[in-house]
Amino acid sequence: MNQSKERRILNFVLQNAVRGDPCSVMETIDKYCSEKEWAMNVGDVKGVILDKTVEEINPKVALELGTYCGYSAVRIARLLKAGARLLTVEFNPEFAAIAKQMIEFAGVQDKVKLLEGPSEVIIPQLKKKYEVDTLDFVFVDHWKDRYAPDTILLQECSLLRKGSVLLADNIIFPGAPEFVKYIRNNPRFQCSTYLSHLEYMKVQDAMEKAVFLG
Ligand SMILES: O=C(NCc1cccc(CNc2ccc3[nH]ncc3c2)c1)c1cc(-c2ccc(F)cc2)cc(O)c1O
Ligand SMILES: [Mg+2]
Repeated sequence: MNQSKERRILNFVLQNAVRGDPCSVMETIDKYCSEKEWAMNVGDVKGVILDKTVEEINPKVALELGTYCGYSAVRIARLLKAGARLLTVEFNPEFAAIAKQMIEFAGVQDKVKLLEGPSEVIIPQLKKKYEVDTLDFVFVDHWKDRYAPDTILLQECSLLRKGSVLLADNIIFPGAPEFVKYIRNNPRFQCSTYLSHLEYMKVQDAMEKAVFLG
């Protein structure tokens, strides 16, 4: 049975990156995906916007929707302070298995909890099952038609507090028009758009930062 692209990315990391070194894992994934096979990691260009947002917030509890191969989970977790944690949600079992190994190889497994299942099932479980009070930061990077409903669900589950920050990937390409319409017209969110480029391509993309006003 021939390997998946995600398995090839993981193998390239296992053979070429430095175990326990998150930066080495990120650089190795970026090298593979820019030189050999494109993949939908947030990447090194938009990754800097992600880094700056995480450093500015210094979250104690962060949520990621859409783990994929674990690139952004490693990217976020490497910046978390002692005692802080990232919960990352992945619906695709093959992706989750790859991401688990990627996160462990990078040495950030103590900061990351990978939750397998769809966001609409996991989000309502966060308070009771995963002992979350409120979320300081949410990186939104899963199915683009889930961005708006899951932002509503996070509010319905009282998981956002005054100052909680959402950062959404792919606002231009592939785009998340319902989310943009919802969030920019919502008085309970203060929005800003960060123009950038699609991972590993010269195509324009953007990230939307939305601060919940309570
Ligand atoms: O679509 C995208 N990503 C989402 C995605 C996509 C597929 C599978 C999953 C499975 N994971 C999953 C699903 C549902 C879920 N519910 N809760 C958790 C959860 C997790 C997730 C995407 C596409 C492009 C892109 C594609 C093509 C192109 F030409 C240019 C650009 C670039 C990106 O940066 C992207 O992020
Ligand atoms: Mg994305």
